[in-house]
Amino acid sequence: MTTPFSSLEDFVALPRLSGLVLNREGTRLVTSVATLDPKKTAYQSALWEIDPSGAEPARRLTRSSAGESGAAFLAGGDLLFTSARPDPEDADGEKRPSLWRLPATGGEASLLVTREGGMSGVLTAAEADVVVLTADALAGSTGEEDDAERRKARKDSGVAAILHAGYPVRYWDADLGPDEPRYLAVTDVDGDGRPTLDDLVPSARGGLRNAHAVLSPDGRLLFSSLTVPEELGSQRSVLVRVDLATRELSVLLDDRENDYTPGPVSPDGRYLAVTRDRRTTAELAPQSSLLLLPLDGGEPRQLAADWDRWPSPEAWLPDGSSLVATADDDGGAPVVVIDVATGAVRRVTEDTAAYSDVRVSPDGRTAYAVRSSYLFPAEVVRIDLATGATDRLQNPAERPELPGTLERVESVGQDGQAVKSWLVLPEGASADAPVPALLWIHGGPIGSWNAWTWRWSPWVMAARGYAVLLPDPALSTGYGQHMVDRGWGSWGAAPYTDLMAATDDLVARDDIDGTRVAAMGGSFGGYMANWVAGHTARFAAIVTHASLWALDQFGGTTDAAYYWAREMTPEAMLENSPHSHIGSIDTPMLVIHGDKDYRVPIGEGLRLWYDLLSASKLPANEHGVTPHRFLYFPDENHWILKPQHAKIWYSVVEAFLASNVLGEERELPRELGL
Ligand SMILES: CSCC[C@H](NC(C)=O)C(=O)N[C@@H](C)C(=O)N[C@@H](CO)C(=O)O
Repeated sequence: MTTPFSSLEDFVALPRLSGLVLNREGTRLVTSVATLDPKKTAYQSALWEIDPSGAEPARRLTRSSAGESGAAFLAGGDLLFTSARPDPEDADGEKRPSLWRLPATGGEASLLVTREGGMSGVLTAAEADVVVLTADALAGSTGEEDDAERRKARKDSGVAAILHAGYPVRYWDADLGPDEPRYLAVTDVDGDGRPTLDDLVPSARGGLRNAHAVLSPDGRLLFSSLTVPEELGSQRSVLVRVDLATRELSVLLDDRENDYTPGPVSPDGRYLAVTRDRRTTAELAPQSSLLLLPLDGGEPRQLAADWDRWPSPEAWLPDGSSLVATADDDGGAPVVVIDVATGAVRRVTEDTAAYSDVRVSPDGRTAYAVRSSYLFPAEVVRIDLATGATDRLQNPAERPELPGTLERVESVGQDGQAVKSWLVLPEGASADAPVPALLWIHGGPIGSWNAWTWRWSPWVMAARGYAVLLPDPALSTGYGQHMVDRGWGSWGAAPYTDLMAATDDLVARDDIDGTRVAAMGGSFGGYMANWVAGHTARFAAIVTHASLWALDQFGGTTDAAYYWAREMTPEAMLENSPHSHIGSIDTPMLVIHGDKDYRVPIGEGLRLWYDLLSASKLPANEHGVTPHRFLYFPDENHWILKPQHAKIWYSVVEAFLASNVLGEERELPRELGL
C-alpha cells in the first residue's frame, strides 16, 4: 500500500496543526496549520476556523507568505494574531512580527501594533478587551522610542557582541541578550488611533525569559512566572502578580524547594491554578503537583494529592467547581476533571490519545481540544464533559493513511516493574515474514512516547519495512512517581535494563526478525543510544542524534547547566557517562548533530565522532575508512527543522540501517554531493 509515508516528499508536505483558541461565546474555534512554502524549504503557518458544531468544513482565515501565529480572541469577538506580513498602508515598511486584528464581523485584517523589536506572543483577557504582548526590548532601553534607536544603532554598526553578567547565556538555539522579554500592555485597544505600549515589569532583568503568563478574566491582573538568579549560576522560578493599573508587582509564591508556573484564573477571579515543580537534587527526583492559590492572600492547597500523576491545569468549568486538566498516563494524556472542593479526579476521555489546548464552552458542557496519538497527527475534537464522548470535528486536513498497525505491549523490568511500549508494525509483518526492527529511545529523560511526532515518525520507517518499538522505561512519565524515582541519578541502571527487557520481548516475537535489530535515540535518547553502544553488541547498528556523550563536559556547556547539576553528583556523572565505555563499542554508529544545538552542544557530537574513530573497537583504517558515519548539519539546532534537511535525515538514517541491518546498499541523496 502506498501512503504519504512512502515518499519523503509527501511526508514533509503533510499539514501540521497546532494550538486552539475559542471565542467568549463558544461559537468560533481557531487553530494554526503549518504547510510547506512554495520553495519547500520552510513551513509557513496560517490560521483556520473550525466549526464547533461539526457541521461546516474548516475554513482558512489568513493567507500571507510571512504566515500568521499567536491567535487570541478579544472579549469583543475580534481575532488578534501576529504576523510579519507587510502593512499595505506602509509600502516601505520593514517586515517584523506585528499585531493584527481581524474583525469578528468579517473583512480584512488591519495592523494594530507594530514595533521595531517585533513581538513573540499575545495574551488577552476573557471578559475585557485587554491585550498584553510578550516582546523583546534591549536590556538598557528606557522606552519604546529609545529601544528602537538603540536597536538601529546596534544594527547599523554591525555589532553582535553580548556582554553578560549572569546566567543563562543561551537557550536551545538562541543567544540570549542584549534583548530581554517584556510584558507590554496595549493601551486603548478599541480607540481610533495607534495604541501605545506600556512596559509592565521594567525591572524584570531577563527574568521573563520562557515565562508563562495568564490574565485574570477581567484583565486587571497578570500572573506570571519570574526567574530569579541564585548563587552558583542557579536560578528559581517564582510566581508573581502584576496589577495592570498600578504596575505593582507582588511575589505570591517563592521558595528554594520549588518552581512555580501559573495556570488559569477561576472565572470569579478568586483562585489561581498553579503548577509546582519540585526542585531536584541528586537524591530527589522531580515531582509536579497542582495547587489552588486563593488570591485574597490565603495559603495554597494541593489538589488531587492522592492521584499519582502530574496534572497540568488547562481550564476551569464556568461555575468554578472544577478544573479541567491533562496528565501523562500510560502512553496517553487524557482529559480529566478535578473537583476543587474534594480534589476527586474524574477521567473524561477514554481513548489512549494525548490531549492539549483544552477550551471549555460557556455552558460548561463541552470542551474542545487538540489531540494526537501514534495513530493520527494533531486534530481538533469536541468532548462531552459528562460522558467523555469525543468527536473529531471537520479539520483542515484528513488523517493520513498509515502503512501498518499499532500495538500496546508490556515487558517486566528487573525489579518487576511493568515497562510499556507502543509497537508499530509494518504491513505484512507475520511469523511467515518476520520484519527487522528498531528500538527507539525517547528523550527528556522525563517524558513519554504518547503523542504524534513529526521529527521521529515511526511510520516513515514502517513504510520501509521496519517495526519500531517505542518503550517508556524508568524516568518516563505517566506511570506514577515510582517510575521516575527508580531511574533518577542512575541513567545507566534501570532506564537501560528496562530498555533491554523490552528488546528481549521484541526479538522473541515471531513476527520480528531478532537478528536484524538496531537502536536509535535523540537527545537523552541519544545519551542512552551511546550507553547501549558501550554495553551490548546485540544491535546491528546504532543511530545517535544530538546525544550526550561525555557528561563531565556536557554538564558545563549545555544552555541550562544548573538543571543538570541538580540531577547527579559529579561522581554519578562520571559513573553514568557513555564516553568511559568507548573501548567497548563494536557496533557501527551513525552520529547526527546540529551545530546550532545549545541544549546538547556540538562538542558532544564532535568528541563522540573523534572517539569513535580513534578509540572504538571499529576504528578508522589508515585511509580513514570506518563503518561509522557523522551526519552534520551546520545550520540546524537540537532538532532538524528544515523540510529539506528532514528528508536528508530520514534518507541517511535509512541508508545506514539498510547497509548495517539489512546488508543492502542504498543510494544517498544527490544533495549530499558525494
Ligand atoms: C522535562 S525533562 C527535561 C528536559 C531537559 N531540560 C533541560 C533544561 O535540559 C532537556 O532538554 N533534555 C534534553 C537532553 C532532551 O532529552 N530533550 C528531549 C525532551 O525535551 C528532546 O526530545 O529534545
